[in-house]
Amino acid sequence: MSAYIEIQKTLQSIQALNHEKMEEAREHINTLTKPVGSLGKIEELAIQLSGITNQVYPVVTRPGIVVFAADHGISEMGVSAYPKEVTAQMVYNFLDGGAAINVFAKQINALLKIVDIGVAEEINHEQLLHKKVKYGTNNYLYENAMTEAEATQALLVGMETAQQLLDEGARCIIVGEMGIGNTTTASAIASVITGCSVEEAVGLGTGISNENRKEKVSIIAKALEERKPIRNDAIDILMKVGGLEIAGMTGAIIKASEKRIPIILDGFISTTAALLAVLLEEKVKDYLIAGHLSKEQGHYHALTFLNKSPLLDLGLRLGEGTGAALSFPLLEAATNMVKEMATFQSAGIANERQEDK
Ligand SMILES: Cc1cc2ncn([C@H]3O[C@H](COP(=O)(O)O)[C@@H](O)[C@H]3O)c2cc1C
Ligand SMILES: O=C(O)c1cccnc1
Repeated sequence: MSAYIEIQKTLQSIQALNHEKMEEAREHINTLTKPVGSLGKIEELAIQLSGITNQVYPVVTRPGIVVFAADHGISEMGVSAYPKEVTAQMVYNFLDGGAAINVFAKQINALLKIVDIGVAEEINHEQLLHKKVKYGTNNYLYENAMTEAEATQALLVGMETAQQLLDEGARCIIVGEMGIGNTTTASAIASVITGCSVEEAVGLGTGISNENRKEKVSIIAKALEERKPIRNDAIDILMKVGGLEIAGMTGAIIKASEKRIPIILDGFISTTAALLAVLLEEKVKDYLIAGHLSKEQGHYHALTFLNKSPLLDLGLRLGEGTGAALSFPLLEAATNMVKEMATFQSAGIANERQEDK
């Protein structure tokens, strides 16, 4: 089957949330020993998880984390505080267990996969999933980032990797990334899809100066003028100003949605992958959970566009899936609440409000 047809088939299989199960979950939660609605977003989360999984008592363990790594041709314009070689060096660090995501993944007992979907150099390591589509994107200031075939291939790699995690027992998917220069690419994508200005989309990434940030804004604005990505066409955006790790995350998101598995978004970069996934199929939106709010300012615009409110706001600006991993215990809390709390009846507590008497 061609990559394009396989993607279309997956998109067409994505279903709406199960509203009956959500109603059942809501009714059950209202019988638990607490004032109605008092666990706020945790209650909403539990109800969403019921709608996603078709289960009144949803299961979200084990979590599966996938970190897609790729390079960006645009990084040669000096848009990052770090050199592009850091992408490959960090991949070795992930494989050796020394990165922030390794620490947080271990803490939540997650399955963790590191995928080379487009690093600019050869990386040899037994634990690495070798799925390189291309040795980094082209510099989209001068030419398209990739071909249409490469964009669809990267989506397919993402879908396959998510499926692999599900086959190994993951019941929740966290999408993460590594790619020097990818806040530039994410800003371009966010600006095209949400309609926010490039100025609003661009932040300091790994920590560039304010002066370099201005340069980053003008490089993106120029690139968008040159490439003219089509606002509602995800493949066109990926091909013209996209990134391979972003396409990988988009693929993983659509596969998890098809399989009724909740997806926790991380920061700005993963949320732009979600913007693309939602362009491909609007129903994907219902399967998404915003793990946290990144300090990268475009993230706010991307989340607002998706109408998602983040679980955490910790001032993170790292990526890799770290913020999503940190928020995972809140999903577990929501599912444990439904499963383990006593009801008014079972605990013999009066379920009558004074006011209503
Ligand atoms: C050591 C190191 C580890 C990282 N882990 C994630 N990122 C994050 O920073 C990069 C994006 O920022 P920019 O667009 O400014 O290059 C991505 O690789 C992202 O995952 C890292 C960056 C560095 C330097
Ligand atoms: O929010 C993110 O995903 C992010 C922010 C800065 C650098 N890398 C990633």
